Parts: sequence; C-alpha cells; structure tokens
Amino acid sequence: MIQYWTTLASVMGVWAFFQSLMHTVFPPEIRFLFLKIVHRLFNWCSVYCYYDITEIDGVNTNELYNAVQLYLSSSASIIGNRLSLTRGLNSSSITFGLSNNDRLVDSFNGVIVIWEHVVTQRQSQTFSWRPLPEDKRAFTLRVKKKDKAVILGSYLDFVMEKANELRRKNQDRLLYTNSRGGSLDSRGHPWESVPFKHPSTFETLAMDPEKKREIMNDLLDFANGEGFYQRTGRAWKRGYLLYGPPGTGKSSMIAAMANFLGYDIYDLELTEVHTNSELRKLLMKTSSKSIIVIEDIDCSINLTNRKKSGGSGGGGGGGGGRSSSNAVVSSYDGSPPGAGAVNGGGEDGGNTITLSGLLNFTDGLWSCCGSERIFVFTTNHIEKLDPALLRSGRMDMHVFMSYCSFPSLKILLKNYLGYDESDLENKMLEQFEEVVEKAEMTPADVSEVLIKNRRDKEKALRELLETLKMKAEKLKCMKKDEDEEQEKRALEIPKGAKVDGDDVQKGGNEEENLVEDGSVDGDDDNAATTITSKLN
Ligand SMILES: Nc1ncnc2c1ncn2[C@@H]1O[C@H](COP(=O)(O)OP(=O)(O)OP(=O)(O)O)[C@@H](O)[C@H]1O
Ligand SMILES: [Mg+2]
Repeated sequence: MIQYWTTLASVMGVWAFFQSLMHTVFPPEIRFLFLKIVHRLFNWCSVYCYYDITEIDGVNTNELYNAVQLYLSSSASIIGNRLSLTRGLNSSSITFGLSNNDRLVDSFNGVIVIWEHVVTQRQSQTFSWRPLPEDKRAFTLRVKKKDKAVILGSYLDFVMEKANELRRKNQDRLLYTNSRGGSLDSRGHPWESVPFKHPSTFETLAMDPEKKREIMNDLLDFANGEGFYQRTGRAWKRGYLLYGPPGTGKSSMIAAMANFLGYDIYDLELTEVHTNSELRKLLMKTSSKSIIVIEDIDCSINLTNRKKSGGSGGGGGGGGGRSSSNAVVSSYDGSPPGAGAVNGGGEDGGNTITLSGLLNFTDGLWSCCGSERIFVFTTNHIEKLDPALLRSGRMDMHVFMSYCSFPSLKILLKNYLGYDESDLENKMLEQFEEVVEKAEMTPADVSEVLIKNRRDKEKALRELLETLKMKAEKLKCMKKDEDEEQEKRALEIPKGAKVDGDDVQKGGNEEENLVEDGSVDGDDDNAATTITSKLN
C-alpha cells in the first residue's frame, strides 16, 4: 500500500514539474494543443466512456434529466452516504436524490453503470434572453466502452419508461397553472405546479354508465395507442370538448380523466397569455402524458364567429365561468396568426391571441412537440364557439354533460348516502325516476341537498324527492305559460307575415337543438363523436 502511494506521489511530482516547464518554455497555444492531445490519448486508452445529461438543454428542459433523477431516487444501492431529501408543498411523499458529486451504481442486463450527479457554479453570465439558474446540474453516466451498444440501445429507454411508471404510480400528479403571466422562473419554466389532489374518479362521476364506459374506453385506446398513431401518421393527441350547464361535472370529469390515466394537468388560463408566441412557448414546456385544459373557453376569450364578420360573440356568458375577457381571439379567416390581432390588440390592452393561434396550439405543427397529450376545452355555451374550433381533428369527442338523470342520481345516492339500488324501496325509486329529469337539477344541486342531510339519510331522501317534485312542477308551469304566450303571439301575427314568422322560429330552434342534441355546426356535425349523457 505504501509503495502504491509513493509511486502515485512521484508520478504527480513529475507531472507538476512537467507542467511548470511547459508554462515557462511554450506559448499558451502550444500548451493548449498539447493538453488536447493528452486528453484524446487518455480517452482512447480508457476503457470507459461518459455521457452528460444536463438539466437544461439549450432553452428546453431536458426530460431525460428529470427521468434519471426520478429513476435514481427509487434505487437503493447508494454508494455515497449523503442524499438530498425533498418533499414538495402539500406532497405526500418524500423523494431523495443524489447530492452534489455523489455516485450510484446500477446494473442492467448484467452491465454495470455508474451515475454521478455533478453540480457546478455557473460562470457569471454575459447576456441571456432569460435568467438561468445559478448552478449547472447534470448527471454523468459512466459505462465501459464495450457495453455502449446495450446502454444506448435499451437502458436509457428503460430509464425513461421506469420514470414514467414511477411518476404515475408513486408520485402525486401535478396541476400546473400559467397564472404568473408570461414570466419564467429561474429554471425557465412558465408553469407553476402544485400537487394535484382532486379525488374525483369515473366511479364517483354521476353520468350515464354507458357513456362513461365509452369515454373510459376511448381514453384507454388513446393511452395504449402509440402504435396506432404511428402507423396512421397521426399526432398522438386527442381533443375533448365538454359542454353543458354549470354544475354538471365538467371539471370533475377532467379530474377523473387525469386520475384514470395518471396524467398531469396543465390548466391554461388564456386571459394570462398575451400573444400567439407566448401560447406556443407554453405548449413547448408541457410534458407528455398530460391533459391541457382550457376551461370556460367562451368566457376567457372573446370569440367572434367567422360567419358573422366583425360580430362579437361570447364573452361573459356562462354562469359559474371565469368572467372577464381579456384575451381576444379574432375571427378565423385563414389569415396567418397575428393577422387578426391588430384590432384585438387595440381594443384589449395589447392582448393579441388570434383564433388561428389557438387552433395552431391544438392541432398545428407545434401541438406535436411532445406526445400523448389530451386537450380538453369546457364551455357552458357551445353555440358561442366558432365552428373552426369544433371541426374534426380539433375536438375529437364532444361530450354533453346534462342535468341529473336517473342513472346519475343513483350514483350520487351511492356516493353520498352509501345507498345501492337494492337499499331503496321500489316505490321510492319509481318516484325518483318519474321526476328527476323533469326537474332539470344539476348533479351539483342534487349533491348539495344530499350533503346537507347526510347525517340523516331518510331525511336526505325525503328532502331530495320534495325538491325534485317542486322543481319539476315549477318547470311544468313555466313551460305551460311559455306555450300559451307563444300561441297568443301566433294568433296575433297577420296571415301575410306567416312566412317571416316561420323563418324566425326555425332559426331560433336551430340554436336550441345544437345544445339539446349535442350536434355542432351544420357542416361539421359528423366530425366528432358526440356523446349526450342525457337519457331519453
Ligand atoms: N356529474 C357529476 N358527478 C359527480 N359530482 C358532480 C357532478 N357534477 C357536479 N358535481 C358536483 O358539483 C360540484 C361542481 O361540479 P363541477 O365543478 O365539476 O361542475 P362544472 O360543470 O365544471 O361547472 P362550471 O360550468 O361552473 O365550471 C363538484 O364539486 C361535484 O362534487
Ligand atoms: Mg368547471
């Protein structure tokens, strides 16, 4: 051992002497060239090769870095005895990672690899278009040259896959928001995240079980459909439009989708996005296996129907929706993004998102950066949306969330009172069945009655039945009054004006039918799968 140290010391001594000799005799260029050659020689002789996986790759976050971090945090054979422990705000799990310059040994198909976490101080910055973190982080992977093919061929894919699996199983899902506006954090992220804890599942979601199953199957087909999308040359993404009155479970459905697939949610607040390019940057920073949500799309943007030139459509419509309309979406007329924005910008404090920009966001080339992503738009007023948004390929499935139906009611009774169908008397069930759809109560309203009386289940049932009956009666009276009013008006219209009257009537009905039937714009209604959860 002593002999080993003596030899090492003498080699170091000779090297130091050699370096000082180089400094005095040779100019810097020659010295640099010499070191380069020595370095090459060393690499050539070494049995190892090294791969650096940096945290930030140019302007983008390196997904491989995050995957490696997660993968290593689950591994047990830590050589270093210092680990960094982290627990996110409200998170239920602790993750541990390698501290600075610590190492971890892993094996894959009999091949031994060594991971090292390298953290170095960033050089003082000259100019950068965005603030960069103070330290540079990277993982260095050391493998024997002879094992290079195995590692590059399948180990890194294995790491990515394992990390995704871990993220889905163990880690809390994340809910991202862009509420900070266009500003980036020190790591260049425009999104802020919190652990996603919404407990809604498809089991607790009150809607027609058949329709529910259809949506679940569609989601599963999507998640398992990488080969299909590859074969058919389609981008691996899917769009859902959820529409219906406030309180019918649109947001609950999104949470259920995320919990079902184990995806993260990006809740895109359009009123915080100012330009199409900002929208594109946000999209670039979303990860795969995620749901990108734009809630109350008719309220958060000012949609103008391209059929009515210059008309102002949506805005402020939906009850329970987000109120102010800051961002402007100009009419879609095939002009390039930004073309319709000039007016919008003038009217609306410089916000220049155009409808074409939004459409590019969902199905343009940029929408394919990353994969396995679901877009979900929600609205209370489908009739206010531009047909361009509803056309096929954009929103693949239109799902109508309706007032509480009898099957939905049974799910709510199970959720809140623990009652199965068999626990209720037939007579009571029949009464519920008779009134529930006539009452046009939302699942949210029904839930309220049940939550309020959940300590006394009998009372909850009685009160719910009474409320339903009362509402059904009230609606019946209102409808009767309306019919009488219409009849009266029809009698008052002179015979010569009949044709006009018919036209007006027809136009009005068309709009109503759109919501009732869940169909969309005339040319486009075959485009997407339409699901109405309302039972006839
Ligand atoms: N279909 C449903 N199944 C189960 N619970 C529901 C359903 N619809 C509404 N609820 C209950 O009502 C509350 C409000 O529902 P949710 O926020 O999902 O409605 P929404 O359709 O998104 O409304 P808005 O249009 O106002 O955004 C939820 O907390 C949930 O408990
Ligand atoms: Mg909602």
